[in-house]
Amino acid sequence: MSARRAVLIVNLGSPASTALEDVREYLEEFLGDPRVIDRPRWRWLRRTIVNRIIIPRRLKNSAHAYSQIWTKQGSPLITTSRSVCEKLAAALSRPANAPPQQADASPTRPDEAAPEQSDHALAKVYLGMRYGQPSIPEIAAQIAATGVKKVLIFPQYPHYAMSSWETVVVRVCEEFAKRAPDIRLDCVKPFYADADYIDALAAVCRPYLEARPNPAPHDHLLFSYHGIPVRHVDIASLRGVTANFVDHPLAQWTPETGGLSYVEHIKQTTEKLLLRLGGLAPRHSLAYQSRLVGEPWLSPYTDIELVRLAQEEGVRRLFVLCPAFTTDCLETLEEIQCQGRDSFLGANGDKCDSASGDAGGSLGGDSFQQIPCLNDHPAYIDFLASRVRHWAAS
Ligand SMILES: C=CC1=C(C)c2cc3[nH]c(cc4nc(cc5[nH]c(cc1n2)c(C)c5CCC(=O)O)C(CCC(=O)O)=C4C)c(C)c3C=C
Ligand SMILES: [Fe+2]
Repeated sequence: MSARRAVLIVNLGSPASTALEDVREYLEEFLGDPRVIDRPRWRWLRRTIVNRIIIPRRLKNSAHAYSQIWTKQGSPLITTSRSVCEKLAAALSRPANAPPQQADASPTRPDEAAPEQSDHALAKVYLGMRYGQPSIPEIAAQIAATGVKKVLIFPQYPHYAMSSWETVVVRVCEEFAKRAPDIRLDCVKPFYADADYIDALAAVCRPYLEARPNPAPHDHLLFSYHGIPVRHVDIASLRGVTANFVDHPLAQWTPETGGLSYVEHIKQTTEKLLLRLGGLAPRHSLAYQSRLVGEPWLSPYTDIELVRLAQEEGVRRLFVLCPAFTTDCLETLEEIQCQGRDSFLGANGDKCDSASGDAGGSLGGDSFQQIPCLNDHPAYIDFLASRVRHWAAS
């Protein structure tokens, strides 16, 4: 049964190492994607600007930022994604509703996600990255070689954006069209409002919010989403997406009714999660992180908001949640947990190595907690597995 189906988990990807040349190669592929940097319209001019101006200006800082979060196993985004795939594969080899076995808790293997998967699993699980390794062409070739008949593309982005969800799905569709046009491609829709996804987010948040010794009016929850250029909010298309969308009773989105607006998707995730958390959620607000210079991006900007919350709103204890990222990565571990924490606490300098979230900065807040992303939390694995089961049964 398993030989007929495969699930392709796709995320953004990371450089091969923190060496300048590897970071440059990664940024050239990433920022050379016309769905990420789409101006100017002429490819040669865009390439020149990206490779000769944008990348040289940010290369050292990017490499330094990666070196702050790099582990012995490599990029957190990649190692956590591998762990997600292993745990999903284990879940798919058990009958639905069976409890996880001890083996699920085993440490992540740094290499392959798929080779030791059970032949009796509902589907084999593969990991591909839009930029860097494991590349989509390489994984598509591996999948095609197994002779599967159906592939489920599962982009690890809850919200639609041309620069995230769309570029992943189009790239996978292009590659299969070239290598294995007979394979049926199905695709999971942006799952921003899916009740199981919201439940998983709530399950991750709850212990942090419940652990507050004495909830106070100056507690605050900041939703920090990855920004996009304002111009991109209205650029949305399914052109090049040849996969069929998988229907699921818990997901609201259809191309016709759900729209393709990043901002609308974000609004819904935020509202639904707050509803799910009920009285547990403190005062809250929303901001956008990780902007590039050159044009207006969605605002307010997280870096400015972190200082404003402490200095103007009197927030003392801050929780930051980043629901646009399913996996902790550079943007959550370095930008939020290191730089963001220092900004909020009013500390100066490179204090990223401090283990504690507390500081006594007079202008800043008192306590800062980044709530982790879904990562390989059991509730997220359950969500992924339930979507795969639903697809396999259809
Ligand atoms: C969550 C979805 C993402 C959207 C939408 C997105 C848009 C977007 N990003 C850039 C530029 C950069 N992003 C970088 C890192 C990065 N971005 C996302 C996700 C989204 N990006 C992730 C998960 C990561 C981390 C990757 C990792 O290895 O951990 C970077 C690289 C780092 C740096 O130099 O700051 C850049 C550059 C643009 C221009 C854009 C939309 C137009
Ligand atoms: Fe990004």
